[in-house]
Amino acid sequence: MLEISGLKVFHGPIEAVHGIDLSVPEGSCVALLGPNGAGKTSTLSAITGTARATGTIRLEGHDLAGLDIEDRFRAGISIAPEGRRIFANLTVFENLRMGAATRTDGGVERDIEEWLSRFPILGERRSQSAGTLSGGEQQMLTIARALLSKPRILLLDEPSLGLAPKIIGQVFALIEDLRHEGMTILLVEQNAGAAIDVADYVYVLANGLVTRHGPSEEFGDGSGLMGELTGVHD
Ligand SMILES: Nc1ncnc2c1ncn2[C@@H]1O[C@H](COP(=O)(O)OP(=O)(O)OP(=O)(O)O)[C@@H](O)[C@H]1O
Repeated sequence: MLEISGLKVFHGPIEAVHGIDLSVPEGSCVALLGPNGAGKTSTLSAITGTARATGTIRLEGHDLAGLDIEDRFRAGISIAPEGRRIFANLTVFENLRMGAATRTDGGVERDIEEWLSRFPILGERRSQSAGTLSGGEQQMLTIARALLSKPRILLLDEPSLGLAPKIIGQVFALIEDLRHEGMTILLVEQNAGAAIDVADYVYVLANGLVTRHGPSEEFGDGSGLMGELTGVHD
């Protein structure tokens, strides 16, 4: 589904990612792990078109070079960004509608209702401003909004960040469900154990380079990665 090769990502004069290869097969969940500052968010920004990058990114075989953020969104790339950037002053329903803004098919209302019944708490609060939701509810809303564009691939940036353990469990249960429903997912996470559990394949990024990659079974519960993920090696 997504094929990345020789990707370098730049923030002004700073090269944050130094030439990585990564692939996300259709219907799989790929986890991108690494310590703070490793270049995970930069990689997602290069895919969505919000950071300057060189190298090749292909979606379903089509090179994304020259496509802006909107073109890429229309092509099927959707992101649930870090920090749950909901529209706090819009209602839950309006937030979901924003996710479907580029759709022209007649199924938008039905899909929104489906999400509202999948998460009854969002259904109950459909007419309330999204800023009144808890962190976990906002995360569910962020993911549902990203999915309402009917993407080919869903990018998730740190979906468990700042959430209570019980809520983190619910977020990962949703990711697991989406994977079983056939969604293609690229998951950036600090919570290595949970990410490895849900992923088919894992990449570890450190200082802008892939230091390790392989099927998730090779990573066990993630405890072997402690040094690589904290940047401290014994
Ligand atoms: N907008 C920016 N301007 C300048 N430098 C940036 C910018 N965004 C990221 N960087 C730098 O690029 C490097 C990679 O950052 P990035 O946010 O991609 O890492 P990350 O792995 O996602 O870490 P985190 O978990 O902290 O978000 C870091 O050195 C960071 O300081």
